[in-house]
Amino acid sequence: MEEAANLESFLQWGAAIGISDSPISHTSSSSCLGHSLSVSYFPEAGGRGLAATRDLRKGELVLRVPKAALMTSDCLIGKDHKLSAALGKYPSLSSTQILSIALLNEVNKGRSSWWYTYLLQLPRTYDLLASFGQFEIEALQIDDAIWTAEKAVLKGKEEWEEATPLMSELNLKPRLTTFNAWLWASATISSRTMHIPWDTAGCLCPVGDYFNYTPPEEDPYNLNNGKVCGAGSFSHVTSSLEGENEGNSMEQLSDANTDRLTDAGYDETVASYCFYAKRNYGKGEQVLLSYGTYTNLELLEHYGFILQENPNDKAFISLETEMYSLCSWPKESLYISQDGKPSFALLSTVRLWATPVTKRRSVKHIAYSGQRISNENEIAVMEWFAKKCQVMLSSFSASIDEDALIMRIIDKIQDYDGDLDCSTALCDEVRTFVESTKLDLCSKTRRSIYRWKLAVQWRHRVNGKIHQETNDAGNITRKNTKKQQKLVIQQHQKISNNPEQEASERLPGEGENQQNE
Ligand SMILES: C[S@@+](CC[C@H](N)C(=O)[O-])C[C@H]1O[C@@H](n2cnc3c(N)ncnc32)[C@H](O)[C@@H]1O
Repeated sequence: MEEAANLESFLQWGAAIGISDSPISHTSSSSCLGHSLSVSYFPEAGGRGLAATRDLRKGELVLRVPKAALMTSDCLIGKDHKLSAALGKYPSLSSTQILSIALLNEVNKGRSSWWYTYLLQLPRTYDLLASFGQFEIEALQIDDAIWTAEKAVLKGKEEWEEATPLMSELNLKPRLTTFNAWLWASATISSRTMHIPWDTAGCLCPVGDYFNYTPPEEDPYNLNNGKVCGAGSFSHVTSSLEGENEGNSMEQLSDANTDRLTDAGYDETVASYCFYAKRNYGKGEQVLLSYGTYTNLELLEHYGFILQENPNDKAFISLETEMYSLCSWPKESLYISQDGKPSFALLSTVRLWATPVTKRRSVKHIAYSGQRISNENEIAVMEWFAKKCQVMLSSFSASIDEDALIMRIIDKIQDYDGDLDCSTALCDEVRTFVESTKLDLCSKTRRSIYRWKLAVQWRHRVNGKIHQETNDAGNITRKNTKKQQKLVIQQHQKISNNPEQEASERLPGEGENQQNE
């Protein structure tokens, strides 16, 4: 009830300050939404989000938020003399630290803050990696991910310690100066700010920050047609719309513009943040925004969620030292992708490595053009993949089936009503968790269970990709005759080696496809 009343006041507040989902001036003063969008709940796709209230056409302007409604460091500092004076003594704080402090300072004002109605709409908790406890971090199981999470926690701590003297000087309420409060503020900024050209910390954009995420449809680095596609506007992406739409009136902007490069951005000409429909939407459908291209680990780090189907997800593969010397690509380009196929860079590096040393120079151009070098070479490559993936799979403490079981048990714990029947299948991990929390499902424990589930879901998906490549590669190496192997290689190549798709990973100037049978 209270939540609904808060939302109603918020949408009214939005209308009063000029936020509108209508291209022509809004007549209703009771809500800034209703013409194109409404707030709705999507349990399987981000929770609270924005639904289309009518059929929307691709390119249509669906929301604009005037500059005065954007919460930026500038505007918060400009209206607060004490904050502005105190900040001058701490020149080494970063732009995101400053916005975090300014946000906590605003929360400290309570009802007297101009932003009070908006602040009430912000989530109470987040699940970004920086807020993961030790148990949840270890549940990620893969070294790189554990390292990323530990680094995020450490960074949070360091930034909080640096900010603490200023927060004390501002006399913030003690509960707003804790590490937890800091994590809340920095998670708000990481997961909700939008890119603006004048502050690298970005801005908080009321109502605009209700759009949930969908991955960009096209590879943002595929510059074939001269466009950068799918670059989102949330702060982790640094695309700028400066200068775009110059000279356009709001009416012109509202015309369906199917050639738009991004689905949101700050438009100087109308001094507003503008959001456009990235595709056609039917009435009732959730309208989504592409914040950028992210792997699941990056989504977890910066936004606190993962996608079950993420076309940009990757399982990174580490190589033996000798192989790195043959590889001209950065480590980030060596991975198994969402569909279980090796990346262009990984496959061509392994092909080159599997070539006798004396012949490498002469076949380098073939490997770098994305073609197989020979059937024998391809079999050696697949053997390497099968072995490598087996080693990786055996290094995980839980198998794919065990992960699936753990996720089912976690679901049961989440629905726990005092009668949990899982004695037969409790593996060590579940037992450790149940014993350490005594199944006292207070909100803190529920949060921890939720984060644990995120970690298991994450590693389960990585596990799945490696498993698939093990099967694909194993399939080839298990075939007995050369003829059978050749057939399976050809099938494998049809799907795994699409040079056009991965053209961006090629070395500049490398030759066109050639084959050496
Ligand atoms: C900019 S906010 C979007 C609105 C948010 N759902 C809310 O209630 O305020 C970004 C956050 O929404 C959630 N989110 C966005 N897209 C999601 C998706 N596709 N799946 C799951 N959670 C998502 C994540 O918690 C993320 O940090």
